[in-house]
Amino acid sequence: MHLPEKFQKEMETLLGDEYQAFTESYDRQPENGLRLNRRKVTGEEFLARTPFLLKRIPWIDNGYTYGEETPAKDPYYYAGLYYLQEPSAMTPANRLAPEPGDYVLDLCAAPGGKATELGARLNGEGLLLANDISNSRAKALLKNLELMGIPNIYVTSETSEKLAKVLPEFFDKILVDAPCSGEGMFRKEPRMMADWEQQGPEYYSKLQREIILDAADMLRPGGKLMYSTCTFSELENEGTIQYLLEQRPEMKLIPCAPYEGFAKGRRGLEDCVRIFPHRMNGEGHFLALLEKEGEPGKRKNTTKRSSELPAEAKEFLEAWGMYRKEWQYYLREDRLYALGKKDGMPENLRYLRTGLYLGDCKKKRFEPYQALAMALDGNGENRIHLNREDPRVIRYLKGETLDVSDLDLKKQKGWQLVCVDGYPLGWGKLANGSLKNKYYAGWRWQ
Ligand SMILES: C[S@@+](CC[C@H](N)C(=O)[O-])C[C@H]1O[C@@H](n2cnc3c(N)ncnc32)[C@H](O)[C@@H]1O
Repeated sequence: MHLPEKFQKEMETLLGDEYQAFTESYDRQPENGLRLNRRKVTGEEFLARTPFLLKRIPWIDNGYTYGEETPAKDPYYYAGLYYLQEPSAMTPANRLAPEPGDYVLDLCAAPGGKATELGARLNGEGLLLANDISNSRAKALLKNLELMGIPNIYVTSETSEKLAKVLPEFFDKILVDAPCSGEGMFRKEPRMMADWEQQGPEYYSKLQREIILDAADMLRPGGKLMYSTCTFSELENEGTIQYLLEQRPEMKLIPCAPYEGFAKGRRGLEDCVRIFPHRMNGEGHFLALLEKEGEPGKRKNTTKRSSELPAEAKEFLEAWGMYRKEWQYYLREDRLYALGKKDGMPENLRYLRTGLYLGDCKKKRFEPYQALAMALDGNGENRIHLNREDPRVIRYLKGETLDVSDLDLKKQKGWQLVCVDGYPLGWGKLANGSLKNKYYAGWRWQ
Protein backbone atom coordinates (compact mmCIF):
# COMPACT_ATOMS: atom_id res chain seq x y z
CA MET A 1 0.00 0.00 0.00
CA HIS A 2 1.46 3.37 -0.94
CA LEU A 3 0.85 5.88 1.84
CA PRO A 4 0.97 9.65 1.09
CA GLU A 5 4.56 11.00 1.47
CA LYS A 6 3.55 13.76 3.89
CA PHE A 7 1.70 11.25 6.07
CA GLN A 8 4.74 8.93 6.10
CA LYS A 9 6.99 11.77 7.31
CA GLU A 10 4.57 12.75 10.06
CA MET A 11 4.23 9.17 11.26
CA GLU A 12 8.02 8.73 11.30
CA THR A 13 8.30 11.77 13.56
CA LEU A 14 5.45 10.54 15.77
CA LEU A 15 6.70 6.96 16.09
CA GLY A 16 10.52 7.05 15.90
CA ASP A 17 11.84 3.48 16.43
CA GLU A 18 8.36 1.97 16.01
CA TYR A 19 7.86 3.41 12.54
CA GLN A 20 8.99 0.28 10.69
CA ALA A 21 6.66 -2.00 12.66
CA PHE A 22 3.89 0.50 11.91
CA THR A 23 4.46 0.38 8.13
CA GLU A 24 4.64 -3.43 8.23
CA SER A 25 1.17 -3.53 9.78
CA TYR A 26 -0.19 -2.25 6.45
CA ASP A 27 0.73 -5.61 4.89
CA ARG A 28 -1.64 -7.41 7.26
CA GLN A 29 -5.37 -7.76 6.67
CA PRO A 30 -7.60 -5.60 8.87
CA GLU A 31 -9.60 -7.51 11.49
CA ASN A 32 -13.36 -8.02 11.08
CA GLY A 33 -15.21 -7.39 14.30
CA LEU A 34 -18.66 -7.84 15.75
CA ARG A 35 -19.92 -6.40 19.00
CA LEU A 36 -22.72 -8.16 20.82
CA ASN A 37 -25.86 -6.23 21.68
CA ARG A 38 -25.74 -6.43 25.46
CA ARG A 39 -29.43 -5.57 25.60
CA LYS A 40 -30.29 -8.85 23.87
CA VAL A 41 -27.61 -11.45 24.40
CA THR A 42 -24.70 -12.35 26.69
CA GLY A 43 -21.37 -13.66 25.40
CA GLU A 44 -22.10 -17.04 26.93
CA GLU A 45 -25.50 -17.33 25.21
CA PHE A 46 -24.13 -16.24 21.86
CA LEU A 47 -21.05 -18.47 21.96
CA ALA A 48 -23.29 -21.44 22.69
CA ARG A 49 -25.18 -20.99 19.40
CA THR A 50 -23.00 -18.90 17.09
CA PRO A 51 -22.29 -20.23 13.61
CA PHE A 52 -19.14 -18.05 13.41
CA LEU A 53 -15.55 -18.72 14.48
CA LEU A 54 -15.16 -15.99 17.06
CA LYS A 55 -12.16 -14.71 19.01
CA ARG A 56 -12.57 -12.39 22.02
CA ILE A 57 -11.15 -8.90 21.61
CA PRO A 58 -9.09 -8.65 24.81
CA TRP A 59 -9.92 -5.04 25.70
CA ILE A 60 -13.67 -5.15 24.87
CA ASP A 61 -15.89 -7.37 27.02
CA ASN A 62 -18.55 -7.88 24.32
CA GLY A 63 -16.32 -7.62 21.23
CA TYR A 64 -15.17 -10.49 18.96
CA THR A 65 -13.31 -10.90 15.71
CA TYR A 66 -14.49 -13.33 13.05
CA GLY A 67 -12.96 -14.85 9.93
CA GLU A 68 -14.29 -15.31 6.41
CA GLU A 69 -17.96 -15.61 7.40
CA THR A 70 -20.60 -13.04 6.40
CA PRO A 71 -22.48 -12.19 9.60
CA ALA A 72 -24.34 -9.34 7.86
CA LYS A 73 -26.21 -12.09 5.97
CA ASP A 74 -27.40 -14.01 8.99
CA PRO A 75 -30.80 -14.07 10.71
CA TYR A 76 -29.07 -13.19 14.00
CA TYR A 77 -28.02 -9.91 12.42
CA TYR A 78 -31.68 -9.21 11.57
CA ALA A 79 -32.55 -10.04 15.17
CA GLY A 80 -30.19 -7.25 16.28
CA LEU A 81 -27.89 -9.57 18.24
CA TYR A 82 -24.72 -7.78 17.10
CA TYR A 83 -23.30 -4.79 15.27
CA LEU A 84 -20.42 -5.14 12.83
CA GLN A 85 -17.57 -2.88 13.85
CA GLU A 86 -13.78 -2.97 13.64
CA PRO A 87 -12.21 -3.58 17.07
CA SER A 88 -10.61 -0.17 17.78
CA ALA A 89 -13.88 1.62 17.02
CA MET A 90 -15.50 -0.34 19.86
CA THR A 91 -13.28 1.39 22.42
CA PRO A 92 -14.76 4.90 22.90
CA ALA A 93 -18.30 3.83 23.88
CA ASN A 94 -16.89 0.98 25.98
CA ARG A 95 -14.66 3.35 27.97
CA LEU A 96 -17.27 6.10 28.31
CA ALA A 97 -19.48 3.36 29.81
CA PRO A 98 -22.82 5.08 30.50
CA GLU A 99 -25.07 3.52 33.13
CA PRO A 100 -28.84 2.95 33.21
CA GLY A 101 -30.56 6.28 34.00
CA ASP A 102 -27.88 8.48 32.42
CA TYR A 103 -28.79 11.17 29.91
CA VAL A 104 -26.40 10.49 27.05
CA LEU A 105 -25.56 12.46 23.93
CA ASP A 106 -23.78 11.01 20.91
CA LEU A 107 -23.14 14.19 18.98
CA CYS A 108 -21.66 12.83 15.72
CA ALA A 109 -23.40 9.50 15.79
CA ALA A 110 -24.13 8.17 12.28
CA PRO A 111 -24.30 5.38 11.31
CA GLY A 112 -24.49 4.34 14.95
CA GLY A 113 -21.49 2.10 15.62
CA LYS A 114 -21.01 3.72 18.99
CA ALA A 115 -24.54 4.94 19.64
CA THR A 116 -25.86 1.36 19.55
CA GLU A 117 -23.49 0.38 22.36
CA LEU A 118 -24.25 3.54 24.39
CA GLY A 119 -27.99 2.89 24.04
CA ALA A 120 -27.71 -0.80 24.91
CA ARG A 121 -25.86 0.07 28.12
CA LEU A 122 -28.77 2.25 29.27
CA ASN A 123 -30.98 -0.83 29.36
CA GLY A 124 -34.10 1.27 28.79
CA GLU A 125 -33.47 3.81 31.60
CA GLY A 126 -32.44 7.42 31.01
CA LEU A 127 -32.17 8.57 27.41
CA LEU A 128 -29.90 8.65 24.40
CA LEU A 129 -29.90 11.58 22.02
CA ALA A 130 -28.14 10.40 18.86
CA ASN A 131 -27.41 13.25 16.46
CA ASP A 132 -25.73 13.68 13.12
CA ILE A 133 -25.55 16.77 10.99
CA SER A 134 -26.21 14.70 7.86
CA ASN A 135 -29.87 13.84 7.47
CA SER A 136 -29.26 10.86 5.17
CA ARG A 137 -26.68 9.40 7.57
CA ALA A 138 -29.04 10.03 10.50
CA LYS A 139 -31.61 7.77 8.79
CA ALA A 140 -29.13 4.89 8.84
CA LEU A 141 -28.42 5.73 12.48
CA LEU A 142 -32.11 5.49 13.34
CA LYS A 143 -32.42 2.13 11.62
CA ASN A 144 -29.47 0.72 13.55
CA LEU A 145 -30.79 1.92 16.90
CA GLU A 146 -34.23 0.43 16.20
CA LEU A 147 -32.74 -2.83 14.92
CA MET A 148 -30.92 -3.18 18.25
CA GLY A 149 -34.23 -2.75 20.11
CA ILE A 150 -33.20 0.39 22.00
CA PRO A 151 -36.35 2.12 23.24
CA ASN A 152 -35.30 5.36 24.92
CA ILE A 153 -33.93 7.24 21.92
CA TYR A 154 -34.17 10.62 20.32
CA VAL A 155 -32.59 11.00 16.88
CA THR A 156 -31.90 14.45 15.48
CA SER A 157 -30.08 15.98 12.56
CA GLU A 158 -28.66 19.24 13.90
CA THR A 159 -25.46 21.22 14.22
CA SER A 160 -23.69 21.03 17.56
CA GLU A 161 -24.19 24.79 17.86
CA LYS A 162 -27.98 24.49 17.70
CA LEU A 163 -28.04 21.67 20.25
CA ALA A 164 -25.77 23.58 22.63
CA LYS A 165 -28.15 26.56 22.56
CA VAL A 166 -31.16 24.53 23.69
CA LEU A 167 -29.55 21.87 25.89
CA PRO A 168 -27.05 23.60 28.21
CA GLU A 169 -25.60 21.31 30.94
CA PHE A 170 -28.15 18.62 30.11
CA PHE A 171 -26.19 15.39 29.66
CA ASP A 172 -24.33 13.09 32.07
CA LYS A 173 -22.22 11.47 29.35
CA ILE A 174 -21.30 12.81 25.92
CA LEU A 175 -19.46 11.16 23.08
CA VAL A 176 -17.84 13.30 20.40
CA ASP A 177 -16.68 10.85 17.74
CA ALA A 178 -15.50 13.72 15.64
CA PRO A 179 -15.35 14.07 11.86
CA CYS A 180 -11.63 13.69 11.14
CA SER A 181 -9.03 13.19 8.42
CA GLY A 182 -9.28 9.40 8.87
CA GLU A 183 -5.53 8.56 8.90
CA GLY A 184 -6.22 5.50 11.05
CA MET A 185 -8.50 4.02 8.40
CA PHE A 186 -6.11 4.00 5.40
CA ARG A 187 -5.53 0.24 5.69
CA LYS A 188 -9.22 -0.68 5.85
CA GLU A 189 -10.47 1.99 3.45
CA PRO A 190 -7.63 3.05 1.12
CA ARG A 191 -9.91 5.50 -0.73
CA MET A 192 -9.66 7.73 2.34
CA MET A 193 -6.10 8.62 1.31
CA ALA A 194 -7.44 10.64 -1.64
CA ASP A 195 -9.85 12.51 0.68
CA TRP A 196 -6.97 13.17 3.07
CA GLU A 197 -4.95 14.85 0.28
CA GLN A 198 -7.96 17.14 -0.33
CA GLN A 199 -8.99 17.87 3.27
CA GLY A 200 -6.40 17.04 5.86
CA PRO A 201 -5.89 17.76 9.57
CA GLU A 202 -6.03 21.59 9.27
CA TYR A 203 -9.50 21.46 7.78
CA TYR A 204 -10.86 19.05 10.39
CA SER A 205 -9.13 20.65 13.35
CA LYS A 206 -11.26 23.81 12.96
CA LEU A 207 -14.47 21.77 12.93
CA GLN A 208 -13.38 19.67 15.90
CA ARG A 209 -12.64 22.77 17.99
CA GLU A 210 -16.11 24.15 17.42
CA ILE A 211 -17.81 20.83 18.11
CA ILE A 212 -15.91 20.01 21.30
CA LEU A 213 -16.69 23.37 22.94
CA ASP A 214 -20.38 22.94 22.15
CA ALA A 215 -20.23 19.45 23.62
CA ALA A 216 -18.52 20.66 26.82
CA ASP A 217 -21.28 23.26 27.25
CA MET A 218 -23.94 20.52 27.09
CA LEU A 219 -22.24 18.46 29.82
CA ARG A 220 -23.54 18.65 33.38
CA PRO A 221 -20.97 19.34 36.10
CA GLY A 222 -19.67 15.96 37.27
CA GLY A 223 -20.40 14.50 33.80
CA LYS A 224 -17.97 12.79 31.43
CA LEU A 225 -17.09 13.53 27.85
CA MET A 226 -15.27 11.15 25.50
CA TYR A 227 -13.54 12.66 22.49
CA SER A 228 -12.48 10.19 19.82
CA THR A 229 -11.19 10.18 16.26
CA CYS A 230 -9.89 7.60 13.81
CA THR A 231 -6.82 9.64 12.96
CA PHE A 232 -3.25 9.88 14.30
CA SER A 233 -2.80 13.62 13.73
CA GLU A 234 -1.54 15.50 16.81
CA LEU A 235 -3.26 18.63 15.62
CA GLU A 236 -6.67 16.93 15.49
CA ASN A 237 -6.16 14.93 18.67
CA GLU A 238 -4.02 16.46 21.43
CA GLY A 239 -4.40 19.83 19.66
CA THR A 240 -8.18 19.72 20.10
CA ILE A 241 -7.91 18.59 23.72
CA GLN A 242 -5.39 21.33 24.56
CA TYR A 243 -7.72 23.89 23.01
CA LEU A 244 -10.66 22.57 25.07
CA LEU A 245 -8.65 22.65 28.31
CA GLU A 246 -7.64 26.26 27.62
CA GLN A 247 -11.13 27.41 26.66
CA ARG A 248 -13.06 25.45 29.31
CA PRO A 249 -10.83 25.19 32.40
CA GLU A 250 -13.55 23.27 34.27
CA MET A 251 -12.85 20.30 31.96
CA LYS A 252 -10.18 17.89 33.24
CA LEU A 253 -8.50 15.05 31.36
CA ILE A 254 -8.85 11.76 33.25
CA PRO A 255 -7.50 8.23 32.61
CA CYS A 256 -9.70 5.62 30.97
CA ALA A 257 -9.65 1.93 31.85
CA PRO A 258 -6.20 0.77 30.69
CA TYR A 259 -5.09 -1.92 28.25
CA GLU A 260 -1.49 -2.97 27.64
CA GLY A 261 -1.62 -2.11 23.93
CA PHE A 262 -2.77 1.49 24.41
CA ALA A 263 -0.14 4.17 23.64
CA LYS A 264 -0.02 7.34 25.76
CA GLY A 265 -0.97 10.78 24.47
CA ARG A 266 1.61 13.39 23.39
CA ARG A 267 2.22 17.02 24.39
CA GLY A 268 2.16 16.06 28.08
CA LEU A 269 -1.44 14.77 27.80
CA GLU A 270 -0.49 11.26 28.85
CA ASP A 271 -4.03 10.15 29.77
CA CYS A 272 -5.04 10.37 26.11
CA VAL A 273 -4.91 7.02 24.33
CA ARG A 274 -3.70 6.20 20.82
CA ILE A 275 -4.42 2.84 19.25
CA PHE A 276 -1.83 1.85 16.66
CA PRO A 277 -2.35 -1.08 14.26
CA HIS A 278 1.17 -2.42 14.95
CA ARG A 279 0.49 -2.66 18.69
CA MET A 280 -3.09 -3.96 18.64
CA ASN A 281 -5.37 -5.88 16.31
CA GLY A 282 -7.41 -2.92 15.14
CA GLU A 283 -7.23 0.24 13.06
CA GLY A 284 -5.88 3.60 14.24
CA HIS A 285 -7.88 5.46 16.85
CA PHE A 286 -7.53 8.21 19.46
CA LEU A 287 -9.45 8.67 22.72
CA ALA A 288 -9.53 11.31 25.43
CA LEU A 289 -11.83 11.03 28.45
CA LEU A 290 -12.66 14.26 30.29
CA GLU A 291 -14.68 15.19 33.33
CA LYS A 292 -16.39 18.48 34.13
CA GLU A 293 -15.70 19.78 37.62
CA GLY A 294 -18.53 20.72 39.96
CA GLU A 295 -21.75 19.38 41.35
CA PRO A 296 -24.63 18.61 38.98
CA GLY A 297 -27.46 21.15 39.22
CA LYS A 298 -31.10 20.44 38.53
CA ARG A 299 -31.64 19.57 34.88
CA LYS A 300 -34.00 21.95 33.07
CA ASN A 301 -36.82 19.93 31.61
CA THR A 302 -38.18 22.12 28.92
CA THR A 303 -40.97 20.15 27.27
CA LYS A 304 -43.63 17.66 28.12
CA ARG A 305 -45.05 15.68 25.25
CA SER A 306 -48.08 13.79 26.27
CA SER A 307 -51.33 12.49 24.85
CA GLU A 308 -54.05 10.27 26.11
CA LEU A 309 -53.24 6.67 25.28
CA PRO A 310 -55.93 5.34 22.89
CA ALA A 311 -57.77 2.36 24.44
CA GLU A 312 -56.93 0.01 21.56
CA ALA A 313 -53.21 0.79 21.91
CA LYS A 314 -53.32 0.32 25.68
CA GLU A 315 -55.00 -3.03 25.26
CA PHE A 316 -52.37 -4.15 22.75
CA LEU A 317 -49.45 -2.98 24.88
CA GLU A 318 -50.87 -4.65 27.99
CA ALA A 319 -51.34 -7.91 26.10
CA TRP A 320 -47.68 -7.80 25.02
CA GLY A 321 -46.37 -6.78 28.46
CA MET A 322 -45.26 -3.41 27.09
CA TYR A 323 -47.50 -1.02 28.97
CA ARG A 324 -45.31 0.99 31.37
CA LYS A 325 -46.49 3.43 34.03
CA GLU A 326 -43.15 5.22 33.89
CA TRP A 327 -43.67 6.10 30.23
CA GLN A 328 -45.46 9.02 28.73
CA TYR A 329 -47.41 8.32 25.57
CA TYR A 330 -47.31 10.77 22.72
CA LEU A 331 -49.52 10.67 19.65
CA ARG A 332 -48.45 12.71 16.62
CA GLU A 333 -50.91 12.38 13.78
CA ASP A 334 -51.57 8.60 13.85
CA ARG A 335 -48.21 7.62 15.25
CA LEU A 336 -47.82 6.59 18.85
CA TYR A 337 -44.52 6.95 20.73
CA ALA A 338 -43.38 6.08 24.24
CA LEU A 339 -41.10 8.52 26.05
CA GLY A 340 -39.66 8.82 29.53
CA LYS A 341 -41.82 11.14 31.68
CA LYS A 342 -38.89 13.31 32.67
CA ASP A 343 -37.13 13.44 29.29
CA GLY A 344 -37.70 17.17 28.81
CA MET A 345 -36.26 17.25 25.29
CA PRO A 346 -36.98 20.58 23.56
CA GLU A 347 -39.58 21.01 20.84
CA ASN A 348 -37.74 22.98 18.17
CA LEU A 349 -35.22 20.45 16.83
CA ARG A 350 -35.11 18.48 13.58
CA TYR A 351 -36.17 15.12 14.97
CA LEU A 352 -36.12 11.87 13.04
CA ARG A 353 -37.45 10.07 16.12
CA THR A 354 -38.81 10.95 19.54
CA GLY A 355 -38.84 7.88 21.75
CA LEU A 356 -39.94 4.36 20.92
CA TYR A 357 -42.24 4.30 17.91
CA LEU A 358 -44.90 1.84 19.09
CA GLY A 359 -47.28 1.81 16.16
CA ASP A 360 -50.13 3.54 14.39
CA CYS A 361 -53.60 4.22 15.76
CA LYS A 362 -55.97 4.16 12.82
CA LYS A 363 -59.75 3.87 12.82
CA LYS A 364 -59.83 2.48 16.36
CA ARG A 365 -57.25 -0.16 15.45
CA PHE A 366 -53.66 -0.38 16.60
CA GLU A 367 -50.98 -1.54 14.12
CA PRO A 368 -47.67 -2.27 15.85
CA TYR A 369 -44.46 -0.90 14.28
CA GLN A 370 -41.19 -2.77 13.68
CA ALA A 371 -39.30 -0.91 16.44
CA LEU A 372 -41.76 -2.25 19.03
CA ALA A 373 -41.08 -5.82 17.86
CA MET A 374 -37.34 -5.29 18.28
CA ALA A 375 -37.78 -3.84 21.78
CA LEU A 376 -39.74 -6.90 22.98
CA ASP A 377 -38.28 -10.22 24.07
CA GLY A 378 -39.11 -13.73 22.91
CA ASN A 379 -40.88 -14.80 26.11
CA GLY A 380 -44.63 -15.11 26.31
CA GLU A 381 -47.63 -16.00 24.22
CA ASN A 382 -48.30 -15.03 20.62
CA ARG A 383 -44.75 -15.75 19.52
CA ILE A 384 -43.91 -17.91 16.53
CA HIS A 385 -40.64 -19.64 17.22
CA LEU A 386 -38.50 -20.75 14.30
CA ASN A 387 -35.00 -22.21 14.36
CA ARG A 388 -32.20 -20.41 12.53
CA GLU A 389 -32.01 -23.35 10.09
CA ASP A 390 -35.74 -23.27 9.24
CA PRO A 391 -36.02 -21.95 5.63
CA ARG A 392 -39.08 -19.96 6.76
CA VAL A 393 -36.79 -17.55 8.62
CA ILE A 394 -35.24 -16.19 5.41
CA ARG A 395 -38.60 -16.33 3.64
CA TYR A 396 -40.08 -14.27 6.45
CA LEU A 397 -37.24 -11.73 6.18
CA LYS A 398 -37.89 -11.53 2.43
CA GLY A 399 -41.50 -10.51 3.10
CA GLU A 400 -43.24 -13.77 2.12
CA THR A 401 -46.42 -15.23 3.62
CA LEU A 402 -45.66 -18.35 5.70
CA ASP A 403 -47.52 -21.59 6.24
CA VAL A 404 -47.28 -22.22 10.00
CA SER A 405 -50.06 -24.82 10.27
CA ASP A 406 -47.52 -27.37 11.61
CA LEU A 407 -46.76 -25.26 14.69
CA ASP A 408 -48.54 -25.75 17.99
CA LEU A 409 -49.91 -22.22 18.56
CA LYS A 410 -52.15 -21.14 21.43
CA LYS A 411 -54.12 -18.62 19.39
CA GLN A 412 -55.08 -19.22 15.79
CA LYS A 413 -55.77 -15.62 14.88
CA GLY A 414 -54.20 -12.19 15.23
CA TRP A 415 -50.81 -10.56 15.77
CA GLN A 416 -47.77 -12.78 16.27
CA LEU A 417 -44.16 -11.92 16.99
CA VAL A 418 -41.87 -13.98 14.75
CA CYS A 419 -38.70 -15.06 16.57
CA VAL A 420 -35.53 -16.84 15.51
CA ASP A 421 -34.18 -19.05 18.31
CA GLY A 422 -36.18 -16.92 20.75
CA TYR A 423 -35.05 -13.49 19.44
CA PRO A 424 -37.72 -11.27 17.81
CA LEU A 425 -37.51 -10.46 14.10
CA GLY A 426 -40.82 -8.72 13.46
CA TRP A 427 -44.60 -8.95 13.17
CA GLY A 428 -46.98 -11.25 11.34
CA LYS A 429 -50.74 -11.67 11.37
CA LEU A 430 -52.14 -15.16 11.69
CA ALA A 431 -55.32 -16.59 10.13
CA ASN A 432 -56.12 -20.20 9.19
CA GLY A 433 -52.58 -21.50 9.70
CA SER A 434 -51.14 -18.85 7.40
CA LEU A 435 -49.00 -15.94 8.59
CA LYS A 436 -49.42 -12.70 6.71
CA ASN A 437 -46.05 -11.00 6.60
CA LYS A 438 -45.79 -7.68 8.47
CA TYR A 439 -42.00 -7.40 8.43
CA TYR A 440 -41.01 -3.78 7.81
CA ALA A 441 -40.58 -3.51 4.04
CA GLY A 442 -37.57 -1.19 4.25
CA TRP A 443 -35.56 -3.78 6.22
CA ARG A 444 -36.20 -6.82 4.02
CA TRP A 445 -33.52 -9.40 3.25
CA GLN A 446 -31.91 -8.45 -0.08
C1 LIG B 1 -16.53 9.60 12.52
S1 LIG B 1 -18.12 9.81 11.91
C2 LIG B 1 -19.11 9.15 13.19
C3 LIG B 1 -19.14 7.66 13.26
C4 LIG B 1 -20.11 7.18 14.31
N1 LIG B 1 -19.82 7.72 15.61
C5 LIG B 1 -20.12 5.65 14.41
O1 LIG B 1 -19.48 5.12 15.32
O2 LIG B 1 -20.80 5.00 13.61
C6 LIG B 1 -18.37 11.52 12.12
C7 LIG B 1 -19.79 11.99 11.85
O3 LIG B 1 -19.86 13.37 12.20
C8 LIG B 1 -20.85 13.98 11.41
N2 LIG B 1 -20.62 15.45 11.52
C9 LIG B 1 -19.78 16.24 10.83
N3 LIG B 1 -19.87 17.50 11.28
C10 LIG B 1 -20.77 17.51 12.30
C11 LIG B 1 -21.31 18.51 13.16
N4 LIG B 1 -20.91 19.77 13.07
N5 LIG B 1 -22.24 18.16 14.08
C12 LIG B 1 -22.66 16.87 14.16
N6 LIG B 1 -22.20 15.89 13.36
C13 LIG B 1 -21.25 16.20 12.45
C14 LIG B 1 -20.63 13.37 10.03
O4 LIG B 1 -21.80 13.43 9.24
C15 LIG B 1 -20.26 11.92 10.39
O5 LIG B 1 -21.37 11.07 10.31
